[in-house]
Amino acid sequence: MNTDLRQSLIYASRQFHQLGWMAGTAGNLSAKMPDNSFWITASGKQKGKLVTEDFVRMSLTGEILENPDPNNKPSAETSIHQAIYSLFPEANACYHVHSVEAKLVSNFIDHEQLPLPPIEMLKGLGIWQENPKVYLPVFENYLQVPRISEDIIQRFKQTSPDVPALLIRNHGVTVWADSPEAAENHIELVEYIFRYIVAARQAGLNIQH
Ligand SMILES: CSC[C@@H](O)[C@@H](O)C(=O)COP(=O)(O)O
Ligand SMILES: [Zn+2]
Repeated sequence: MNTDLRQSLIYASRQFHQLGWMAGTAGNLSAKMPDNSFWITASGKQKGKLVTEDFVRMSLTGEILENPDPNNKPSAETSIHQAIYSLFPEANACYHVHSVEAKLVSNFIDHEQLPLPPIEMLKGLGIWQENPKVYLPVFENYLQVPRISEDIIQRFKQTSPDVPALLIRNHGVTVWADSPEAAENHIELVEYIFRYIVAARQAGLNIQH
């Protein structure tokens, strides 16, 4: 069971690396198990070449429960995954990638949120409305990652996000879902939407709500 989850993360990471969304060591992926512990990528690993030993198993409160390589440290952004799992108990996977488009669109914001175009792809993120007005929350990027996590907790406790995703400004996107496969799907959908936003701007199309 545990190995299976790590295999899903290795597979997704290789795909994202090939697409340029996890260049070098960028990004981190995690998957939660029924006992509420989660496997997360160890910090600083090349995301195109992960192996089973490149993961650390953590508790939801941040303790290391299992570490196949004593040199491994959990991802520097583990506290963001913890925040997501504690806010959304139905989340079983949390994926974070760094595409060029995610960084670009994180600057096209209005009151700390990115308006998403009302395109069909939103259905894959759970939005089934005609001409929906959907926003993606954008958080400031701090060197101290727990500061970002704290902002996420505070904001989402007050306002639930429209879709299971968030942006960190000039940094990347994070999504969550009830399975690793669904999280992979969410990453592909949000990245498509980001490419669409960038292309629409280049074409001079106004897609603001
Ligand atoms: C290319 S370094 C990017 C890191 O600072 C960070 O943002 C990241 O996504 C990967 O950090 P990691 O500690 O390997 O999980
Ligand atoms: Zn990152």
